[in-house]
Amino acid sequence: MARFTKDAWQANLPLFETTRDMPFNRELAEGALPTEKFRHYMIQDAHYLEGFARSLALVSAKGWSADHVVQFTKAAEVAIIVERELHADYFERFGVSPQDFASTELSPACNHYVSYLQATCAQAPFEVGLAALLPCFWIYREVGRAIHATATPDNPYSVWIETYAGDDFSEAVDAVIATLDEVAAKCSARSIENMHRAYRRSSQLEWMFWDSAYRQEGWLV
Ligand SMILES: Cc1ncc(C[n+]2csc(CCO)c2C)c(N)n1
Repeated sequence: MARFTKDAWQANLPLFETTRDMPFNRELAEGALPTEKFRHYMIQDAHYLEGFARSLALVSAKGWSADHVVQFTKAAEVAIIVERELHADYFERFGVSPQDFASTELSPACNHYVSYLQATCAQAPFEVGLAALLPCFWIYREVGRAIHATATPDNPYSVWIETYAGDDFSEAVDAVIATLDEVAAKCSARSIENMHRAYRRSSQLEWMFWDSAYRQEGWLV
């Protein structure tokens, strides 16, 4: 039954491994990531989470059942709650003022990712929107677990690391995987192809998001 997600994971395994082993994630685990890179990442992630929540809300309205509507409206709410916690706790800890956040625009990679998710969730069928959203959950959990397994004990980013290796997040990831497989079992071959394309694109954008933070990317012009 779990065909779609298994196939998608296998097809994108080398990309996942490359993402897991990026300097940003390695240095985060070692506690050696420069603070400015983490600040860049956090600000962009706060922007990202709002766009991600909007994408979940768009997908929820397309749900095939009332359970789907509940699952994705709740996930949208959780993404906003996480975004607010990020502001309250981590922004203070790492010296990001409300003005810093308000005056920092979305980076090219963040803008691309959020625009891609929102456009796909608004315009494509339910199953393709879901496939675009899955890497945000799944890759994050697996990268989080890998970082958690290798993290140094007195790591300055430990609270952050705990969130993504935590059980609550993992349950949400499993629930999205289960829904996607339930839906995929009823999809046409053409839809499955579009779902794979969406899953791949979001996986590439996950890589780009971390790469962008590591380079502290801004707009060239
Ligand atoms: C670029 C980027 N990709 C994925 C996530 C993972 N994620 C998305 S929403 C959420 C909170 C629970 O819904 C989490 C952990 C992220 N934070 N940033």
